[in-house]
Amino acid sequence: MDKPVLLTGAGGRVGQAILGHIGDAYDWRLLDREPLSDEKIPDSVDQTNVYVADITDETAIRNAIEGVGAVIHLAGDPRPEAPWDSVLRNNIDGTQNMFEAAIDAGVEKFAFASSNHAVGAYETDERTPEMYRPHHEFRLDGTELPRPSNLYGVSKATGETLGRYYHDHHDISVVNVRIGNLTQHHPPKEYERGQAMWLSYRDCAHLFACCIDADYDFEIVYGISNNDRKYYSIERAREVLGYDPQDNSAEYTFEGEPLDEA
Ligand SMILES: NC(=O)C1=CN([C@@H]2O[C@H](COP(=O)(O)OP(=O)(O)OC[C@H]3O[C@@H](n4cnc5c(N)ncnc54)[C@H](O)[C@@H]3O)[C@@H](O)[C@H]2O)C=CC1
Ligand SMILES: O=C1O[C@H](COP(=O)(O)O)[C@@H](O)[C@H](O)[C@H]1O
Repeated sequence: MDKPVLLTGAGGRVGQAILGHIGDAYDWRLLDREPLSDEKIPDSVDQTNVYVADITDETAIRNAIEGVGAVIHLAGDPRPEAPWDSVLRNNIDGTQNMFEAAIDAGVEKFAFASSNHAVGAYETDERTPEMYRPHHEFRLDGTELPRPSNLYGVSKATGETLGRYYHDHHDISVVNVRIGNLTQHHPPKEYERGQAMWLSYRDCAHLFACCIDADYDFEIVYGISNNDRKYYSIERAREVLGYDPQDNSAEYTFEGEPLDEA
């Protein structure tokens, strides 16, 4: 990508995982509604490329997105228990605003931070907890319809559908990354579901780099590490994006200790 890349929600967990690993690899513009402290900004990014703005503020977004080639859109309310008024504003209105601005600015690629909670209701009482365990065959692969866990999941499924609409009508490349459970240093502790959908920081950064560099039309992929326990397929991310994850929650104890040190 020879144009700048706009990262919304840059100060959050996913944004910092990305910048911590590939902060020097792209010409970033960083946007967050909270000011970013110096340690959250890579040395290669100067203050003129840091925007304190709300994604529902059309004017502010248009300034930030001018001349950008790709958007990684993370900003939003990440809480599974978030109330409707918050997900409606931050996740749905905010995402629609980002797409409109992206189309007007001629952005080529748009990566949207979707969630496991867009499909959480596939985890039925009949399937759980067995589906979280190694060797269990059940897989979601991105071709299934959304089955949200909660209103937050509804907002993520809606963001994916906005991407479908803007791709079909405006020809922007869109990839929806259904992120699992991002944690730093080790998988979620004593949490089978979380270990099955673990996404390490370095795999997260690599996956979003693939979203910037690969060629695609409209995609839905799962964002997890190469876990032995898994019920999300990462084959589509491998095939279309060239995703090659390095981490695996099976290399840690259930309590989160690395096996080679346990
Ligand atoms: N952390 C995880 O494991 C997962 C995260 N995701 C998604 O990834 C995205 C990022 O999540 P996290 O980094 O964990 O959340 P976070 O809360 O750590 O970061 C979100 C960032 O977005 C900013 N933000 C929120 N609303 C905004 C608005 N209206 N305008 C501008 N900035 C705004 C916040 O200030 C914050 O810095 C979210 O969309 C979340 O739904 C999806 C699945 C799993
Ligand atoms: O979408 C998200 O999912 C992860 C995992 O969900 P959980 O219900 O197993 O905790 C969550 O940690 C994250 O905050 C959320 O944005």
